[in-house]
Amino acid sequence: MTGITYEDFLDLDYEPVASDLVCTFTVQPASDMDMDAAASRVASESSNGTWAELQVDGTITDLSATAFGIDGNTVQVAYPEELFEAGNMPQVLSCIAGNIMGMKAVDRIRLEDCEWPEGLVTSFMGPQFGSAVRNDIFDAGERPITATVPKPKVGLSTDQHVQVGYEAWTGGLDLLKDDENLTDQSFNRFDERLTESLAARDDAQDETGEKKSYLINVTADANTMLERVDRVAEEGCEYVMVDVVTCGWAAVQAVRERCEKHGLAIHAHRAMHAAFDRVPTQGVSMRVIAQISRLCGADQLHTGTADLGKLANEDTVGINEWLYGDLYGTNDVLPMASGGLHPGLVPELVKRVGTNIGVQAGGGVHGHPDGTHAGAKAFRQAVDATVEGTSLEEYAEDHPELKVAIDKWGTETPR
Ligand SMILES: O=C(O)[C@H](O)COP(=O)(O)O
Ligand SMILES: [Mg+2]
Repeated sequence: MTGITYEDFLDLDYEPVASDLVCTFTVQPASDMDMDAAASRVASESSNGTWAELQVDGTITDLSATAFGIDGNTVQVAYPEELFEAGNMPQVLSCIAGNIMGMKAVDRIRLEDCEWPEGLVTSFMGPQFGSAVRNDIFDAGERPITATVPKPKVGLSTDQHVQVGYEAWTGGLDLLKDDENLTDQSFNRFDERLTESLAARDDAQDETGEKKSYLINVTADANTMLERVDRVAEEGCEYVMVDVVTCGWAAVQAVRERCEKHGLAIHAHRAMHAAFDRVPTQGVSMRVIAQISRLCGADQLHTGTADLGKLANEDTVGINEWLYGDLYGTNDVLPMASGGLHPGLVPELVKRVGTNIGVQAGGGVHGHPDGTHAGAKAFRQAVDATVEGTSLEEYAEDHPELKVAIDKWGTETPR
């Protein structure tokens, strides 16, 4: 018999090997515990230990994690790759963000960052297109792609919703996007919205000579989502939209697999992420949620507005850089800036995060004093002016829709 205690999960001299998944946590130990004791319990509970000393008969595969780097409240833990099932994100998260999030040995714990090993990364499908959608689908050149979200977010009838889309597309925007809580409700059925929106999309394409598309929200139980993905493909759309946090990573993986068959891109809305990442000392950071999204195959992901918009944001710039970065040949992800944007914020947004993004506005389009069509024109004008390096004030001199928008909102950050 060999006894295994939590102390066996701490080795401050350990040097991770290339196949380890290395996680960085911020840990506040319980008041009666020192950091070494708390860190070793984190490594134990998240791999193959528990609170009691285990009596193990015979040899077992060593799947133990090792807490190896402790610096103030920062703790690094290395996990052997054999601990993980290839291509199974729920299983990975049940280790590295599972029981440890609620264990009494820590007052607070937050998973801040992961260094993903090649074997685990390539066991996931990853994005099918990534930021290439900007030119593969839209021919957008150097400019960000643009999207709008009809408001009110729910309650518009199908006809009203489609009309808003048509006005936005013909006003110059690339994408109509459903809001996160619009799926298939009695006032606006999924099937009708899909077919009628795509008919309006075709009209808008003919009128403008520009490619247009639609981010229709397929979020539901996994089986229903797959049926909806099939319907979207049959109707000739390029994308589906998924609320990736609320529907769960297993469902996202199933959608990603089905989208491979159809050549559909995935737009990931992150509604509910803040339940995990808003409290800075607890949970799972948005950076890690973005990493998970990339592994599971999101092509576009909301990553915030670098603090310019209405929602609290965690390090949009750093997260976007990670999404573009090299990851064993995996496609990158197009960051989508959304949440309280309006034309006056576009130049500063692009200054902070660059042009390889999507920009979305709901209120900042439909709240334009002259309505959605004018609001869409103003938003596109702001993007075009910014990319050509002209100030909004100068561009507004011969673009009246933009002038009205900046007279109304200036550069204010909405609340
Ligand atoms: O889903 C979104 O991204 C938001 O609904 C955007 O809406 P807003 O621009 O009105 O904040
Ligand atoms: Mg929304």
